[in-house]
Amino acid sequence: MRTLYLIGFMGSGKSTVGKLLHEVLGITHLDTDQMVVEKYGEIATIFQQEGEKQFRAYETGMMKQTPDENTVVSTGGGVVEKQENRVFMKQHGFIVHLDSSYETIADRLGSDPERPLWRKNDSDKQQLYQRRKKLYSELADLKVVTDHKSPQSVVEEILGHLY
Ligand SMILES: Nc1ncnc2c1ncn2[C@@H]1O[C@H](COP(=O)(O)OP(=O)(O)O)[C@@H](O)[C@H]1O
Ligand SMILES: O=C(O)C1=C[C@@H](OP(=O)(O)O)[C@@H](O)[C@H](O)C1
Ligand SMILES: [Mg+2]
Repeated sequence: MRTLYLIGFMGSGKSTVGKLLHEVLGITHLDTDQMVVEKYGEIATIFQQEGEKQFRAYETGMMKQTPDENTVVSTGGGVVEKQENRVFMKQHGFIVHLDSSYETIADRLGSDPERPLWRKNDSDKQQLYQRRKKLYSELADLKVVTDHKSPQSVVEEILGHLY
């Protein structure tokens, strides 16, 4: 099976759904954020001490280590910012966009201190959301709306499209 890349804004459920797909399908689960943390340390600290640009370089390095078969990859919400990452995912796997409304995301994340870009003011976050939504839509092979759905039902919907 081709690798599944889960893309979408922060809080859309990429990490949660990736883990569940691993449990259901028995395929390897990789989370590029976790890979970065294991190799380079906490994301908030990287943003603070080395800057977002360096985080993006680490993220791309991890992305390029993902195999193109039998794996589900939970990406970080900003992975679509670099064309290099978009091209890599398109060439190496099947891309699923977990689409959540801004309101759903705000409900899920609240005032999460772990995500540096979620600490910005509301107007900046809404702008980021609108700009990226276009990138996710253009790139995805499949879009699944996650509002008012449990992670389990999102998984079932993805599987329904694959099999
Ligand atoms: N479908 C869902 N319904 C309700 N809460 C969800 C859903 N998917 C994820 N969550 C919750 O939202 C938060 C962010 O989920 P996460 O998987 O970390 O998102 P991402 O990796 O896309 O940033 C977590 O607290 C998670 O439990
Ligand atoms: O949207 C972003 O730019 C980011 C999203 C985060 O991942 P999640 O989408 O899993 O929250 C993480 O990669 C980092 O905080 C930057
Ligand atoms: Mg995540």
